[in-house]
Amino acid sequence: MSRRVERLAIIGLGLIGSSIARAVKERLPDVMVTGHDASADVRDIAQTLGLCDAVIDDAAGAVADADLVILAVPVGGMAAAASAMAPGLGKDTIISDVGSSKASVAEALGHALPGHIVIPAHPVAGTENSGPAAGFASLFDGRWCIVTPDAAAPADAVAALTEFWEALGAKVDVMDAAHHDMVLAVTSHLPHLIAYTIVGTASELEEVTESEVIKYSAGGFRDFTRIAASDPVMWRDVFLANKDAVLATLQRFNEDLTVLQQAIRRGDADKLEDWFTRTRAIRRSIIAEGQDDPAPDFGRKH
Ligand SMILES: NC(=O)C1=CN([C@@H]2O[C@H](COP(=O)(O)OP(=O)(O)OC[C@H]3O[C@@H](n4cnc5c(N)ncnc54)[C@H](O)[C@@H]3O)[C@@H](O)[C@H]2O)C=CC1
Ligand SMILES: O=C(O)C(=O)Cc1ccc(O)cc1
Repeated sequence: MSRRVERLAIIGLGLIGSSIARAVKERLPDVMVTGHDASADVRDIAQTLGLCDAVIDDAAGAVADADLVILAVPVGGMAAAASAMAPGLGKDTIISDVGSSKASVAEALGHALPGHIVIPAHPVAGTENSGPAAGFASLFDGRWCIVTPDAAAPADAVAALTEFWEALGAKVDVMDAAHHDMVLAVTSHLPHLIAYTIVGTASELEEVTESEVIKYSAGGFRDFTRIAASDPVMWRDVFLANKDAVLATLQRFNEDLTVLQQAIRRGDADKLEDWFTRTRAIRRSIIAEGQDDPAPDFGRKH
């Protein structure tokens, strides 16, 4: 008999947890949702917003009777969150997460929850905002959710998790955790690191005052400031958790930056033009495939 998710528990009711709760309410209204957050303030806000059918003070109580539990806490907090809820878990419950890095989270959950069904996942959708008020039901619409089951994961549980994310509007891809971490280091983690760097650098440059940074940031720099406003705790954890892949990607990035630096110093116009022509083609092929919103406006209209 195939599995169906009838009772969902969400641990961590910030941007992603609250977006899942909102999307379930809209698209899977028959699913009973319980929620828990370590912060009493967040639990109060979740209660006031009516995000879940029940907001429970203790993690173990929140997961009792759940078919699916989703951990939506910073990746460095996954092990603690898993241990806290462990006494309430049934043996048949599917435990998943939404963490931005996967291999270290899978290992931490495996240790904290021996003998349980753990299927890590990552909805590649979000904004620079955090907290329960920042979430919205359409966040996962048309976005990828990457599921990273290990060999022991029961096929019917992977199918149930896939169906769940598809019901929330996501497209699901399955890959192994190490591959996920390499891909996301390039497409998400390094871009965030670059944004954090450039915004810090710009504000420290003596010739450019902070007011000028704000005044003249209508162009590309403005996009960097949006990314650099992302949650400090969440991103601290991502870089520590995906250390190896991020460092490997950063090495390549530094080498390429040196190539461009050299081309500028030597006045190598062809090198610069060739490079920029290639990157423009990449952007245009992404748009042509319909994989991106040409003018992302996350967080401003919600
Ligand atoms: N922000 C984004 O755009 C995206 C984030 N993610 C991942 O989703 C996860 C959650 O991120 P956000 O929702 O953005 O963060 P958030 O900061 O909005 O929410 C996290 C919540 O977890 C709670 N929490 C922390 N430790 C806990 C524990 N041990 N037990 C229970 N609750 C705990 C916090 O009180 C907070 O309310 C992270 O692992 C992040 O890497 C994934 C995709 C996108
Ligand atoms: O706001 C943005 O541009 C993002 O890139 C959001 C985001 C942040 C972390 C993820 O793991 C996935 C998506």
